[in-house]
Amino acid sequence: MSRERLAQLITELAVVHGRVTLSSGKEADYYVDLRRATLHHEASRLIGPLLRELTADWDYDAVGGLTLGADPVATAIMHAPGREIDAFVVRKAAKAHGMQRQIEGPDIVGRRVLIVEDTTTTGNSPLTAVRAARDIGAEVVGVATIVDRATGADEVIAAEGIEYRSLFGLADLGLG
Ligand SMILES: O=P(O)(O)OC[C@H]1O[C@H](OP(=O)(O)OP(=O)(O)O)[C@H](O)[C@@H]1O
Ligand SMILES: O=C(O)c1cc(=O)[nH]c(=O)[nH]1
Repeated sequence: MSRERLAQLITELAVVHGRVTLSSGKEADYYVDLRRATLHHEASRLIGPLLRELTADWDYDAVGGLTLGADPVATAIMHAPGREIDAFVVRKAAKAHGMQRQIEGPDIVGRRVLIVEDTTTTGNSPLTAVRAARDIGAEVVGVATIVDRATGADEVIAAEGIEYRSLFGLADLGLG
């Protein structure tokens, strides 16, 4: 039931029809503006438990991804009922001052982590986060996204030797 409700909320709040330019520079006929759902009071409360359920057989104790899309997804998982899970944020580039970190939050060195995303198209954003996490010595157990656009992210992530799961495909949102 909550999965159906989240699909309904995403369809109503976040699916935008019309010509758009994607992060990759390619053009598309629709955009899934997931921030309109991940920052929505009811949708956020569904996202955390559903992503915990989707990844229940993966052993991790920290979750994060490339800012900005991944941030509310990671905190939704952190705050959902269940075991203790920390969140972290992967900056697009390391900060030039202060601690000069690219990954913010509790230290993930030597820990098993889950990389998340809101929408996945090419898979470049989660891969950037995977590489940053590995570079500082975290073990990435998998990548999970809310909406997969069915444009090859699964293969790109598999080529990196990482498992990839999504909560929804295009058909779930009336886009297939
Ligand atoms: O699978 P990909 O081809 O990487 O595309 C999807 C990415 O595009 C969006 O972020 P965007 O790049 O617009 O940046 P933002 O998170 O800073 O808004 C979205 O949140 C994903 O991160
Ligand atoms: O590829 C993207 O940039 C992209 C597609 C989409 O549907 N939603 C989004 O936030 N980004």
